[in-house]
Amino acid sequence: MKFIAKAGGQVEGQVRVPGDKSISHRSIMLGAIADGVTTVDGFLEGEDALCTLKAFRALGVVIEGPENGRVVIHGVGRDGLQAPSEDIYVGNSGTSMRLLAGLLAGQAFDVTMTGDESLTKRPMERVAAPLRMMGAVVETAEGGRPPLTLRGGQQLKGIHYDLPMASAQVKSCVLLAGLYAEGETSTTEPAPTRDHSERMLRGFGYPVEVKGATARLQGGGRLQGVHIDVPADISSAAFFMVAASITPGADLTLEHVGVNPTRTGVIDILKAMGADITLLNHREVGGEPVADIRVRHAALKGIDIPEHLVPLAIDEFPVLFVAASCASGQTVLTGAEELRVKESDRIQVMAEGLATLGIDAQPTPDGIAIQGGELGEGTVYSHHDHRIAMSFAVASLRAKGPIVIEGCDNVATSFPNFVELATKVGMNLEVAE
Ligand SMILES: O=C(O)C1=C[C@@H](OP(=O)(O)O)[C@@H](O)[C@H](O)C1
Ligand SMILES: C=C(OP(=O)(O)O)C(=O)O
Repeated sequence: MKFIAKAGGQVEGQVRVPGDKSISHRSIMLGAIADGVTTVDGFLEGEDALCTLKAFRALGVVIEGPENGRVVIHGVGRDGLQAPSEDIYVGNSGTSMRLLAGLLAGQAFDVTMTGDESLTKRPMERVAAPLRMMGAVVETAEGGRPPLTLRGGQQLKGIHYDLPMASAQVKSCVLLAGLYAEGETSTTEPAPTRDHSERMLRGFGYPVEVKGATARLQGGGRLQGVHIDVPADISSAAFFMVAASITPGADLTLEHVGVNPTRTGVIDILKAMGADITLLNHREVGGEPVADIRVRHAALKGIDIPEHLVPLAIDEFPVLFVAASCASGQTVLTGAEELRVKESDRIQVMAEGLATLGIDAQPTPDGIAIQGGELGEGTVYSHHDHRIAMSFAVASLRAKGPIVIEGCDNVATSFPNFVELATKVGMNLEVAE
């Protein structure tokens, strides 16, 4: 599937983007192993979160929905998961494979997880290593890649794990394994990463102590089913924040967006570039802060992105590179080598696409230097990475001519109604085979 994005367009009105992907995954995982029923509203009906949902059905959990964002999970309790009858396929979703690895490492049965072509190239040793330290038996394919097999019947032991990289997936994997381990499990992260697992565990009545960079829990406890309201995903909202920032005359409000401080790096970076962003109606919904975000066009300037913001905006860099292309002067990103192991190598793929459009974008091992300029026209390839596809669609707002974006099928993994909402606010997007 490709997008044909015509040059120009408007960005105005009020929209609510779909539910947060990270929170949607976790709501299914914790709801499944809780006692009693968990109801979820605002669930992301995107392919990644649906892979997690299907995985738990395969593990014997009765899950109703999703229907208009509502999911009802009939929790089976901490020891109620059953052996799946076949391998569990988690598609394009790194979060599913890495968090499930933790949750399944201490079960009584064997399980193998597989993924699509992109996921099969991504590193899994980062979760296999700490799980083995806990006593799990984990097998991966050559180079620590998927498929990933967990051998059941191991008694896990709690560990302390110093994360070698700032990764919420690795942190969450270890903590979820810790639920099934003897004694205490703790993680220390080199920089703050999203803390949805810690917050949601507490929401399910499971004590998690967080002191500075260290999160700690005791194994053997139980979770109690709850109601979860999933806010709109700031990572999806980010496409529209950049769209409004770079489009003359734009004035857009994004409703009910999750603004957990471990996710708002994109707002800080855009504001440092001169963006006009206002957070309105701050409130707390189910243990997560939420706000409406109003964005108006502003002249952006290039900046050196502070490294401490990198994990707090990790999924937003492709579209931030588009903002940098429309800014005056140079934007430099460093400390972001993790971008090379996402659904695509997001540094290389964005650098190539921006170069096709006439932008001076120089990749470095851990980042990129982008000189603001005039976006031209052309055909770019998203490498089947949802965030790359949507980023180039946003770039068309300031391009001289049409941008054809190839390989857009995976947009539905995180943002199934992107084209519909983009069209609603005034962008000119067509879908073609
Ligand atoms: O924990 C999560 O839900 C996620 C963590 C991040 O991955 P890393 O932990 O690999 O940085 C992020 O890129 C991903 O989209 C979702
Ligand atoms: C990196 C991402 O997701 P995952 O790791 O779950 O595939 C993403 O959505 O940008």
